[in-house]
This record gives sequence, structure tokens and C-alpha cells, in this order.
Amino acid sequence: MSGPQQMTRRDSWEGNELKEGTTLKAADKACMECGFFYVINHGISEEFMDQVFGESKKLFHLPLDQKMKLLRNEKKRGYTPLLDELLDPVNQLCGDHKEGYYIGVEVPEDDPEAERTFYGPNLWPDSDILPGWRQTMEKYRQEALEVVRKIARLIALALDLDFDFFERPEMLGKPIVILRLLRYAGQVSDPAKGLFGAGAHSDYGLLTLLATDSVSGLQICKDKDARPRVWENVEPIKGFLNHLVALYAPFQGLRCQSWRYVGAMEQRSTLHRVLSNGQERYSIPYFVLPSHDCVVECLPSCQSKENPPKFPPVKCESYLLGRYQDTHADLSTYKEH
Ligand SMILES: O=C(O)CCC(=O)C(=O)O
Ligand SMILES: [Fe+2]
Repeated sequence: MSGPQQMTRRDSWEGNELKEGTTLKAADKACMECGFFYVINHGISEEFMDQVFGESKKLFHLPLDQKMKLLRNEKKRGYTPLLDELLDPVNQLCGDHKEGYYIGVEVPEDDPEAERTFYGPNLWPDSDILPGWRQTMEKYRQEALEVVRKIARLIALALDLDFDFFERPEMLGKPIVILRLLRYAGQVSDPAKGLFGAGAHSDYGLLTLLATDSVSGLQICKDKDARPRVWENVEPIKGFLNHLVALYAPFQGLRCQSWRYVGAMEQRSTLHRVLSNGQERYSIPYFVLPSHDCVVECLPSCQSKENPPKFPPVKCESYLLGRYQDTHADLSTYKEH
């Protein structure tokens, strides 16, 4: 039997016991009702978060030709220029008004694992230009993964699974993680004209941990099928500068069909987008997916004869690859650079 009491006994959140499952219930409710929740007291210091944002800013403020030398490669690592990504082709006139930088799991070129689609060496800015940059990002990637693991335990318990369900080797044992630095340049969004900081989309993984600065812009739509769609602001929380937003992205079968929001979203995480108000804005989503070979299918605790799986099983690697191909510009577009 798994449940709140077991979580209290076996684990704690940085020393704060999960009293009578209060945190568990809150996370469960947040996932059920909207798929987004704030995470505070997560153990990553405010000072370090400031450092990570500071380093991100330094990278984006490099001259464009230097950033283009780090243009994303076939492994989806490196710099993505303004307009590179088009998340909502139906409603967007052009790509997102944001630039980004992808950092994944670091696997040396000569390691056989580097052949995996989403593993391999990262592209790092020259340490003469940005000293300590790589170390800061690697440290953040590590610390954020620990936070994700803890949240995954809560979600497992909420789904009535063993608390370590997501820690199995094919899941978060060898996860695909993608740390992405983002900068919204401040071009004012205008939905009526099809101009967005980031077009409406659902994330693709198991969980996204999103760090934002204090500039507004993120919005969610709890029911993507409602017409007109209702968009709600996800404001940075005042008084808790150092917070993260966790987006439970119920990756295909990791979703629980009996959960209201999953029913509403059909298969993906809560729809969200970014509208820019003219101010420069920085954010750092951290996408966590299971291993390449994980066959993602409906959880046993979420199906029955009356409620059979809605989607066929899919391999994590193929699914993610498809989503990237659908949303990013063809690399040949940048050939002239
Ligand atoms: O910048 C944000 O707040 C959200 C970014 C986002 O949704 C994404 O990159 O998937
Ligand atoms: Fe997203």
C-alpha cells in the first residue's frame, strides 16, 4: 500500500515532513485541476538561481555572430535564434519571439551512449568568453533533477503507485533531460495578429520545472476545447522570488485517464503560451522525460475494462523526436550563416 503516511515515513522534503499528506493532497489537487503548481522551499538557493539567470543573460547578450557559432546541432544542443520555433502554426503568423539555448545530458563523443538521439556532448560557449558558465549550468541541471525526482515521488503517490515508481531504470533511472535557457526580447505580443512570445503548446515530457524571472507573460488554458479559450495568467509569485513552476506533463501513458485534466487535455499537458508585454523576460524550463527506450503506455492504475487505454504505446525517443521535428525550423534554413 502506498499513500501519504508511507511518504511521511520514507521521505521528507528537505527536512519538512509531509504532514498527513498535506503536500501530497495539494499536489494531487493542482494536477487534477490545472496541471501547474508552484514549488517553493525546493532547496535550490536564491543566490544560485540568480547566478544561473545572470549567466543566461550573459550568453544572450553576446553578439549574434558568436551565438550563431553555437547554433543548435542535430542533437538539439545549442542556440536557437529568434523565430526558430513555431509552436502553434494555426494561430501564429511567424515563429516565437524568443531565443533559446539547449543543454542536454552530457555524454562524451567516444561513449557508445552518445549515439542515442538525445544523448551526446553539449555545445558550450568558450570558457575564455564566459568563464564558469558551463559549471553553473551543469550544477543547476543536477540540482533541478533532484527537485524533479522529489516531485515525481509525490505524483507517483497521488497516482496510487509506489513512491519510487518513476525511479525505475527505464523511467528516471536514465532520463532524457533538457535544460533550456530562454530570452524573450520584448516584442509586444498580439494574439489577434498572430504574434506571440511562445505560441500555445503542451510540453512533451513527464515533468517540466520552469524557473522564471519577475516579468509576467506565462498563461495557461485549462480546457483547450473551450471556445473561446480562456487564458489565465501564471504570475511570478510575490514574496517568493525563488520559486519554480512545475508543469505535470503526463507523457502519453504516464497520464492517468481518470484524472480530470488529462481527460480534458486528451493526452498532453496543460496548454500554455507566453505573451510578451514589451519587457525583456528570461525563463528556464527544464524538461524531464523517461529514458529513450521507455515504452510509454497507460498506467495499470488508470485503466479498466470500462475505461481502456485511449492511445497506443509509443517509444519515448520517437515521440520526442517527432515533436521536435514538428516545431523547429529546418537546420538548412541557416546554411548561409
Ligand atoms: O517561458 C516560459 O515561461 C514558458 C516556456 C515554455 O512553455 C516552454 O519552453 O515550453
Ligand atoms: Fe512549455
